[in-house]
Amino acid sequence: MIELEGLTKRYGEKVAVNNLSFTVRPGIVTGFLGPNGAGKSTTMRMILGLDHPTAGDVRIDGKHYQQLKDPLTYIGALLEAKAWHGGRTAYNHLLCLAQSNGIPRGRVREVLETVGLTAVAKKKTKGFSMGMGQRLGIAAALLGDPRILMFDEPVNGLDPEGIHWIRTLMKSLAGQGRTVFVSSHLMSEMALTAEHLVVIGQGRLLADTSMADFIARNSRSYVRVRSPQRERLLDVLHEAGIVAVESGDGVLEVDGGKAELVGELAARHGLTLHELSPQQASLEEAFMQLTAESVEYHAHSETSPQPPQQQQWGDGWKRG
Ligand SMILES: Nc1ncnc2c1ncn2[C@@H]1O[C@H](COP(=O)(O)OP(=O)(O)OP(=O)(O)O)[C@@H](O)[C@H]1O
Repeated sequence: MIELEGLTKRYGEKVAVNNLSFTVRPGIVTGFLGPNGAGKSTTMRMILGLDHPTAGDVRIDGKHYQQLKDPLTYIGALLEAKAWHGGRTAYNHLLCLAQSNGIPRGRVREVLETVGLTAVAKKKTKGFSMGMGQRLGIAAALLGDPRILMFDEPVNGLDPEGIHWIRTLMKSLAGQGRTVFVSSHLMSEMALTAEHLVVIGQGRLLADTSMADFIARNSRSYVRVRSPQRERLLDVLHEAGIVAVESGDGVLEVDGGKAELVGELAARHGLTLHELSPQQASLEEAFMQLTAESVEYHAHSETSPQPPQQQQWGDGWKRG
């Protein structure tokens, strides 16, 4: 378990992380989302004791990182690709880590096997591709068989097979009861991997909720309806107190999950339907919706008119 309490980091005037409090729980994959510059990496660095908080506290299974004996056996992390000595072989790189952390040397071969690098174990890492580098970083994170794993952008540089592999790996680590905390810019990937989400923006907590709840709360769900008797259907829906809006090409949109109701009303009035499809918003749409809401909040909370901040957010997100 990772617990953050009022965690804050300032760099001069810049507040990179602003009073963050949340708990990352075991047994599930928790996604960590936010646009570029939101403070994700800074937060992860503070969890690992690499940056000192300006205020607040972060604990790993109840202890500060510095209090952990052989920390790699408590928490394994992938922060940056290629953060190792390129002149060493993959095997020696992991062996050095194992020896300095009280980890049996037999684990080195095990993790090389797990990440699929056995064939290149004796090759110097400076010749590794980005994907191989990511796999080696993941091997290092797994080396101490820790209960907590933290990955910053783990699918960077991986090909589709590699992305599928890491998704399966993260889910199985969580399935073993471990705490898995992972940041990613790939929303579609996060939607397939994470059960729980922590979303931050400009250093502040925007959401700490289940994936399903996040999408439901931050997006519009509606039913798409097409009928050759559109005008008659509109009247029937209106009489039943159901609001439908026309969205072009003869499509009607009915807010909420009312597909059954619309279908039953149409049948009762002998109306033909060519389409009746509930629309489920994607994580990306939900994220954009949350962004828009936080922009509105800023606009109302300021005394003077503000320039549109949505652009800043959107741009930051796309740059990822
Ligand atoms: N050492 C530093 N000195 C000054 N400012 C910093 C430093 N490290 C980070 N920042 C600033 O703190 C903010 C948060 O940065 P951080 O890298 O944590 O964001 P992020 O969410 O990880 O972004 P990305 O998705 O681009 O990796 C940014 O505005 C960044 O410029």
